[in-house]
Amino acid sequence: MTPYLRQADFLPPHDHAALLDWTMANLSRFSPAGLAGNIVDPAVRRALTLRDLGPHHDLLEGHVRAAVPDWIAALRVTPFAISEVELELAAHNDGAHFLFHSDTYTRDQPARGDRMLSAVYYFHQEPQGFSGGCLRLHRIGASPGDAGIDVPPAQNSLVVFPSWAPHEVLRVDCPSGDLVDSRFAVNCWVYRAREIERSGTAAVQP
Ligand SMILES: O=C(O)CCC(=O)C(=O)O
Ligand SMILES: [Fe+2]
Repeated sequence: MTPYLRQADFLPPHDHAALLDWTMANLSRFSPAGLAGNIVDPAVRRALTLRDLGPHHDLLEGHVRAAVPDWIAALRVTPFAISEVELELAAHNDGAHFLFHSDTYTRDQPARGDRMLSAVYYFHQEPQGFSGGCLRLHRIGASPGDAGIDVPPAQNSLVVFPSWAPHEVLRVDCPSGDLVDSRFAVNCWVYRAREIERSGTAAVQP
């Protein structure tokens, strides 16, 4: 099975509450989530995203960077130097889902590096206005429809797994249809520089 980690109570209560408040105040800025190449296909991925976390960006990035060495050790991922951390805020409302996929780019896709670790931080309003929306993690080499491990999007929790592991977001039911009742998450992708960039840099060094 794919190795993964779960961390309960990831953010201190004050930071969790502040992120939730900021998200609620910025709901009108969310737009339909894209796939690679920014194609929007709700049959594959139905969610709203926002590529801005305001003052919470640096705080979350700091938490992630500090935790990466432990994650690498616990997940037995080949050690790498972080080149970048990419963050995205996502809201899954009624009927939202993300079909079977992995988060890595193929070698021929233009990318600023390779995604190595995917971490997803979950939060939502209380009382919880949605059900479903588990993250289903699959083993490497699995096919759509195979059994996996279902991780519930628990309040203030984080899940981490290697970015190449297949996974999906199971359908969310949100009877009110109100955006405030969504399943909220921050997607965090930890990058390492691409080999080609590293050797390119080496070549111009004396
Ligand atoms: O929200 C989740 O649990 C995972 C989202 C995801 O897989 C993605 O955005 O690539
Ligand atoms: Fe994903």
